[in-house]
Amino acid sequence: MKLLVTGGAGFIGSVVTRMLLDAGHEVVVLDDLRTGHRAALAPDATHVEAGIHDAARVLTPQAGFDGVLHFAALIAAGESMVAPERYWHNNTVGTLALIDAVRAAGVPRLVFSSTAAVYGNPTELPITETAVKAPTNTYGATKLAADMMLTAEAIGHGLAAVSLRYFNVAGAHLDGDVVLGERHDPETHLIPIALEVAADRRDKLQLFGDDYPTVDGTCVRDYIHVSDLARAHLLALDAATGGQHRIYNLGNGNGFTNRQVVEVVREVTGHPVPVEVAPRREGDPAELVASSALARAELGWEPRKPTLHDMVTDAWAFYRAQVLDRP
Ligand SMILES: NC(=O)c1ccc[n+]([C@@H]2O[C@H](COP(=O)([O-])OP(=O)(O)OC[C@H]3O[C@@H](n4cnc5c(N)ncnc54)[C@H](O)[C@@H]3O)[C@@H](O)[C@H]2O)c1
Ligand SMILES: O=c1ccn([C@@H]2O[C@H](COP(=O)(O)OP(=O)(O)O[C@H]3O[C@H](CO)[C@@H](O)[C@H](O)[C@H]3O)[C@@H](O)[C@H]2O)c(=O)[nH]1
Repeated sequence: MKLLVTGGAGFIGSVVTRMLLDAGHEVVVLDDLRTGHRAALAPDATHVEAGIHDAARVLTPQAGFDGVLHFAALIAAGESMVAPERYWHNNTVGTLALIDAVRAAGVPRLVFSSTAAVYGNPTELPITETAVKAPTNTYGATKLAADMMLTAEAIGHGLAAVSLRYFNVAGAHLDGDVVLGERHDPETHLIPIALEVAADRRDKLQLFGDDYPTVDGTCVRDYIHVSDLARAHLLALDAATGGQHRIYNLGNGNGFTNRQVVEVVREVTGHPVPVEVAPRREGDPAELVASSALARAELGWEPRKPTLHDMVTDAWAFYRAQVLDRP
């Protein structure tokens, strides 16, 4: 297939691009590099350095695209509470522009990066796709709006749409010479920050809140390895069906508190990770744990690296290769 990957210079999009190319697809990456990295671009993909709001420039009827995988977004839940307008413009308005371009060009299928953040504080655990959607942060709201647009597009115009609701993506993709991991500037995610502390590049980790209703008072998240997540996108492309919007949660069904995550980082790295308790971060749900039963049953998806230990080991290998082993 000829595929457009938005956000293909980012953490997850760059891994999926590699897998699509390996599977024999032709890939064009649309990424304006606002948070992505030129070095993460796959050499065998064509890169168009532009924003999703201008997707119609690339997605012309003549270009003959068979599908779009839409990763491009702003992704930091905490930031979305202090600069919400950036999230609405990029994640919701940007996705609408992309869907308009998809429709005008007659592209039949689209796979979208949705998120566990659409659920907010869950009323059931583990969370299934039909659980109540009540996002506690603007980021989750912008993604829920995009999901709703896709449902409407499938009904109204026959799009074959799939939303994959990822829980917390971690690890790094290690495949021969290819090492692709998480690199944000400034970094906001728990595991990469804990690794920076373990590597002595930061003096301590701030734990945002220890008074949540969880076993140790810190938030609980369900982590999924980026390589496992990436494989689900190829399965989703195959499963996409005209006129339907399919939605799948992707996680491992295991919750870890933030303190437990820090402990695994200590074990894997063999370095201390000093922590300091700080106030809660606005918008954080207390606990997010996935049921991925539907993805397993309908997509045939199976994680190969389900343990947090493996994810942190791979993330540490990436961090060392990127930062510590560089002159
Ligand atoms: N990382 C996670 O834990 C996680 C969990 C759930 C969902 N997601 C979703 O997965 C997707 C990818 O996340 P990631 O972790 O790879 O993030 P990332 O920041 O590494 O990658 C996002 C990419 O999109 C590009 N981009 C952003 N806005 C753009 C625009 N308007 N036009 C063109 N390119 C643009 C950036 O330059 C970057 O390369 C996002 O949609 C995110 O919401 C991520
Ligand atoms: O320095 C830090 C950074 C984070 N946290 C906490 O660690 C947990 C995880 O936070 P983070 O790593 O920022 O991830 P989330 O906010 O859970 O969001 C991630 O996971 C979501 C899916 O669950 C995705 O949609 C988002 O894009 C992705 O950023 C939260 O309780 C944070 O408050 C800290 O205590 N200290």
